[in-house]
This record gives sequence, C-alpha cells and structure tokens, in this order.
Amino acid sequence: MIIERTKLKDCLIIKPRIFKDDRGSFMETFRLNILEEVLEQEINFVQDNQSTSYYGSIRGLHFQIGEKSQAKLVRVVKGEVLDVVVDLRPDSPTFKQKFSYLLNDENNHQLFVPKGCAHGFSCLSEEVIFAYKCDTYYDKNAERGIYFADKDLNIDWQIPEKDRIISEKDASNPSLSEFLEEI
Ligand SMILES: Cc1cn([C@H]2C[C@H](O)[C@@H](COP(=O)(O)OP(=O)(O)O[C@H]3O[C@H](C)C(=O)[C@H](O)[C@H]3O)O2)c(=O)[nH]c1=O
Repeated sequence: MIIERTKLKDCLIIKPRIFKDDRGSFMETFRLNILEEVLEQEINFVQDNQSTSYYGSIRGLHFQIGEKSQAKLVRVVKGEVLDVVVDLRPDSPTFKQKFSYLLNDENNHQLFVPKGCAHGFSCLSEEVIFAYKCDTYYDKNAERGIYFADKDLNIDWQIPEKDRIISEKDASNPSLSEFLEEI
C-alpha cells in the first residue's frame, strides 16, 4: 500500500497493492496503522457507507460542521468517478482550493478526505458502487452542502449539463461565498 500526499493538507491518495493470479485478484483495502503513521494522528472510523450512482449523477459537495465534521476514506468498488475535495479549513494554506482525482475499479486508488473538507463526486461510468468510511456518525442537523457548480470553484465534473443527475437538495445548496458568509 503506497500513500501519497496531495496539495491539500492531509488529503491523501492511497494506492493498494493488487495481487493477481488465475483466480482473480486480492488487495488490502484498509490498514489503520499505515494511515495513522502518515497522518500522525489517531483515526477512529465508526460508520461505513455505500451508494450506487448512474452515469451523470453528481453527489456533493457535502460535509458536516463543527464537532460532527467527518474524515472519510473513499473508494470505488465498481465503475469510475471524478472525486472532488474542497478545503474549507480557514487556517489551511489551501483554504478554498479544490483537488480532483479519478477513482475507478482499475486503479483501485482511494482518497482520504480530512475533516473540514467538502466532498463530492461525479459518476463517469454507466454505474458506480461507491464505498467509504466515516470517522463521525451521520448527523442530518450538522449536514451542509455547497453548490456543485459554484462559480468560484469552477469544478469540471466531466458531465455535460444535459446528462447531469442532481438531487433537489444538492441543486439548492448555497454557493461557497454564501456558506462562508454564514460562518
Ligand atoms: C450520508 C448519509 C445519508 N443518509 C440518508 C439521508 C438520505 O435520506 C439518504 C440519501 O442521502 P444523500 O442524498 O445525502 O446521499 P449522498 O448524496 O450520497 O451523500 C453523500 O454524498 C457525498 C459524496 C458525501 O461525501 C457524503 O458522505 C454524503 O453526504 O440517505 C443516511 O442515513 N446516512 C448517511 O450517512
């Protein structure tokens, strides 16, 4: 398992070692000690999630606030996504910067999304099974979102406008500047 840093502090790319033979393949998808060693902090994942998305779906940009802020370890079990992380940590040198990365069932890479960041992904393949760990339980009251097509973030989700599938909730998220005015 190789862990690489990204331009966002503590946002990591995890590259599992894949063992292939005539039967198929094997990989370790999670090793707490390796992650904690790189992050130099304890991680206590408490909840696993899984979603299925169809081509054109864009889920995000989501995060939980305050004590309910979540770190996530995200991966694609099937298909391909463009995964996007936005740094919302005011004290971070990359505050308001984004990081995008392709996750798919070929490279089997994963992303560690640190607390204080918004997260989302676009479904680039016909169907995606997306699985991830969270270090804080879901709390609907602490859930916030930023508009996926925020003009300042200018994220290229790689989905033509006519093909996009967005939830009503996500279509009505505030812009980044509107959210920052509230905090
Ligand atoms: C996240 C979550 C949702 N739910 C319920 C709430 C809704 O009734 C239903 C669908 O929720 P939502 O539309 O928020 O699901 P996503 O759009 O996939 O949300 C996720 O999308 C992006 C990619 C993220 O990074 C977040 O982890 C998460 O917000 O599941 C739960 O019961 N528990 C949960 O932990």
